[in-house]
Amino acid sequence: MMARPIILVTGNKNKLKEFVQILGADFPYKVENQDIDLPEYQGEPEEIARAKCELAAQHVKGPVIVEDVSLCFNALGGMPGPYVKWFLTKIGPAGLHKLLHGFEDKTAYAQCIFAYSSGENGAKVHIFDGRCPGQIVEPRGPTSFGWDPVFQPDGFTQTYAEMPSETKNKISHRYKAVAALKEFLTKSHDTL
Ligand SMILES: O=c1nc[nH]c2c1ncn2[C@H]1C[C@H](O)[C@@H](COP(=O)(O)OP(=O)(O)OP(=O)(O)O)O1
Ligand SMILES: [Mg+2]
Repeated sequence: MMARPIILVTGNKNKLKEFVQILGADFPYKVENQDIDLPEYQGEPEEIARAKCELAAQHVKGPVIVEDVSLCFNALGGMPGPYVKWFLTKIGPAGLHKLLHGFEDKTAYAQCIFAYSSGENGAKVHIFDGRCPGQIVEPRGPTSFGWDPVFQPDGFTQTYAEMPSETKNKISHRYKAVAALKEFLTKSHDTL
């Protein structure tokens, strides 16, 4: 077991809860949470996650994971994308659905990017990208987590908000990204 825990830097308790559930008990590192409010630059989702991870590593001075989530509407060339947090704050889930009022194409994808750094000087930032395709629908289900009520993943008749968390956590953008991150860190654990 690595001497230091990996610090997941996020201020979002729902993200943290899903991360812990998805990661499961068989992960070889200890993960702890720190709520540091890091600035998020504009740009492509991967670059935002990379910059956020470098800032987190400077703060923590050790191994860090950050997560950046985008909700990308195909009719809008991928917007709101990484800016969905601010759209949600201003217009809510119903407003997100209304954005597509004039468009026939309601398809979208949810994207979760994890970025990991060992925190050592000049360490490479490793990126893990998980996506889930779906549709933007009128809000249905509990409003406890972000845009969950307006996202209906392909192959399901329920929105993320309506389905049990175990179901979401088996198919979601976050599930796919955590699986890739877990595989990478579990493999590298054997060589550390
Ligand atoms: O599975 C999800 N289902 C529904 N909504 C979600 C999900 N995952 C993130 N979200 C929301 C949170 C925030 O409004 C935006 C992403 O912004 P994002 O910067 O990644 O999250 P955040 O600022 O809340 O936490 P952090 O401290 O990790 O940056 O989408
Ligand atoms: Mg954020």
